[in-house]
Amino acid sequence: MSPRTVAVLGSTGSIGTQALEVVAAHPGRFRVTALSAGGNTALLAEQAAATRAPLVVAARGSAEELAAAVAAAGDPSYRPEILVGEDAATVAAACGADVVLNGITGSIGLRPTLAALGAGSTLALANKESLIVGGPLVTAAAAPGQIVPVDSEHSAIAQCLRGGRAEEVRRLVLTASGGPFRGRSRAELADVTPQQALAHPNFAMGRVITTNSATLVNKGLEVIEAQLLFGIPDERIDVVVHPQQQVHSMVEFHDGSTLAQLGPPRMLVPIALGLSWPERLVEVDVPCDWSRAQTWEFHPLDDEAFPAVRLAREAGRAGGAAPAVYNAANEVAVDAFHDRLIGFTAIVETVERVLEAHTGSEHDASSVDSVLAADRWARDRARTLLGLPTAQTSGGPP
Ligand SMILES: NC(=O)C1=CN([C@@H]2O[C@H](COP(=O)(O)OP(=O)(O)OC[C@H]3O[C@@H](n4cnc5c(N)ncnc54)[C@H](OP(=O)(O)O)[C@@H]3O)[C@@H](O)[C@H]2O)C=CC1
Ligand SMILES: CC(=O)[C@@H](O)[C@H](O)COP(=O)(O)O
Ligand SMILES: [Mn+2]
Repeated sequence: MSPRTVAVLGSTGSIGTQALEVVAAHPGRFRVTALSAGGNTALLAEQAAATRAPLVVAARGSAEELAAAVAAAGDPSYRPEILVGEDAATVAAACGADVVLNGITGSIGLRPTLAALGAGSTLALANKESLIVGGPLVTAAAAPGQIVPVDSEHSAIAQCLRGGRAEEVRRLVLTASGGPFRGRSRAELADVTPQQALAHPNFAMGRVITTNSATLVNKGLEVIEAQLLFGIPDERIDVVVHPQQQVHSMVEFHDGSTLAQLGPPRMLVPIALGLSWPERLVEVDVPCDWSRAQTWEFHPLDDEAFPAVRLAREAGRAGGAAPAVYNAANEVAVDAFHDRLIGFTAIVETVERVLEAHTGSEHDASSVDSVLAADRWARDRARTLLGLPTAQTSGGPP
């Protein structure tokens, strides 16, 4: 069997580095044809030298600096094509690889997602934001089965549905860790610090998604993601808090049966399935350990302390550009929280206020340009609400 060619976008991040671990652990199965990073030139150069990817791109820095780092890390016979700039990830996504893994964070991943689909590649999708922002534009661009979810909950659902029929499904049940502040009241969330918010109980992930897990915005985004991936309306998608995160999600069928997908809380299996779907690779991770006693808990979500899922459902029902507005306002508020400009509960309050202001605005979701205009509008609106400079007041792009 010839190796699958793979482009890894966000190669220097949590998802990207684990994807390269999977590739390295399965020699002969994959050939890396493109690597794309943000600004971590040193790690990108090391990855390039190790994989000998023919195309190596970064969003920030300079092509000369990246070329020098690659030359220093690799042997003289390795001379990849190098590209630096904000559109470089989109170029890498369009390289025609068999599989494009999108592990970029944020709505900046939308154009790369569309480029991968346009090139006919299988899209292993970790960058949930691009699906939420692009919505029906992304699903319409995808052939059946062209998107393979990498997000653990959606991978779990895809695994439960493999070979099944969508019309048999009654409900989807997404599990949530509840984050580091599970069990706290709204008042008890007022003074939590960025450092505390980054202490996820089970997963080591990038800053944005870890903060989103703490606010439950991640679960809100995942409810919309599930609607788009599986065509199930949000009234038929439940969220249950499961602190151990051994059950990654479940599908309930019309006959009353429920299938769940289990495994330790790690991303190697969903990433490996993203790269090799529909085949399973061998010994990607260890299974659950049934030799020791353990207790798994399931709790209802506390919507009062954590209103982010309710708000996401409202944005999903409003449709159009509302999910893009939800996501963009959140991205701005998360940065402001980490810059210690706002408190923790102000993150979701900001999202709510920007969504209220969006009601009736002219932004729709009829094209990529219009959802990206809504994204920019929401960022400006959030910055104005938070008293921060906007693209207009600072004279530059957002
Ligand atoms: N981590 C996880 O376990 C999970 C992650 N996800 C999703 O996967 C995505 C990635 O998450 P995660 O790996 O944790 O995030 P990280 O912050 O760890 O990594 C983000 C990656 O994006 C790159 N990047 C940043 N800015 C740009 C840009 N302008 N253009 C191109 N690339 C850029 C970064 O490059 P650099 O570092 O070089 O600046 C880095 O490689 C997110 O959408 C997240 O929600 C979903 C489920 C689980
Ligand atoms: C691993 C993964 O898929 C993350 O999205 C994870 O689910 C975060 O967990 P919570 O958002 O439930 O804390
Ligand atoms: Mn997830």
